[in-house]
Amino acid sequence: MAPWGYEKDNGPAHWHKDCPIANGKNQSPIDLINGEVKYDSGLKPLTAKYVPFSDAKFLNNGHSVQFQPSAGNGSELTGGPLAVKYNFEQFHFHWGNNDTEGSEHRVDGKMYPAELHFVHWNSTNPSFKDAVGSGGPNGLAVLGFFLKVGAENAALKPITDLIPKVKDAGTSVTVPSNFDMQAILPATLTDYYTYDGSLTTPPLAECVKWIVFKQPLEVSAAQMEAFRSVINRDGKPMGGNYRPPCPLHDRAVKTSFK
Ligand SMILES: CCN[C@H]1CN(CCOCC)S(=O)(=O)c2sc(S(N)(=O)=O)cc21
Ligand SMILES: [Zn+2]
Repeated sequence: MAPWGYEKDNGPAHWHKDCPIANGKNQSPIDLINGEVKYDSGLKPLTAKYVPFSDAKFLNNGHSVQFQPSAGNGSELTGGPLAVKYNFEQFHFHWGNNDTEGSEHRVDGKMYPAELHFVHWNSTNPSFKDAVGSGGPNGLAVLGFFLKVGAENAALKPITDLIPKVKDAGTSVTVPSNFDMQAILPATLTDYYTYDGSLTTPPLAECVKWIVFKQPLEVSAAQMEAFRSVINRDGKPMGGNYRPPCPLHDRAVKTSFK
């Protein structure tokens, strides 16, 4: 099979050939249907403590654009549905070629123009790779934020301003050390959906505690256009790098809000 992607000849409908778990019962993303979720008063806010990175890269890996520190620096996530501390690994984006599509999760069938994923791994594992392979839904915790078009996002501007430098697949730049990742997050991480799922790209491992925030973040039209200028390994616009929703099967989606 050609390396996986999002085109007709290598997109999500083909992924099961290399990753049979694609047809598993705990796959992501899903459509978050408000009439079918269940409020859980035990779901408290999350706490993300992100400390500045001295040596982080922003890169185009052919499937997304991704902020990736070279090594852990003590940035961590706790609280909410999480029983232990998770270490920050990377963040990346999924987006569409127009404002009517682009997010991976949907809310009552609605797609947002983009979705931002903050990936964290369970610190009881010796490494990130072990966490991915640890089996069960507690290996990774991924925070999902919908992006909608509105005011310019000042916290994301240092990142979206770097996009022209990573237009081509396989390119990367160093992120200025004064980049404040914490500023991207809302002040309180309260209203979210959470469910047990998977990576939304190969290897599609069912190792993810998904935490998707109800309140979208805003980015400007210019910031959305920056994403749409990114090119994939085939030299085509990367927009459309989202997997369609997967069956829920017998999973429950819980909410921290009524
Ligand atoms: C393009 C490959 N994307 C993967 C890469 N990683 C997994 C593979 O790791 C190998 C040890 S990952 O855990 O960083 C990760 S998280 C998500 S998502 N969209 O579900 O938040 C996809 C991916
Ligand atoms: Zn993702």
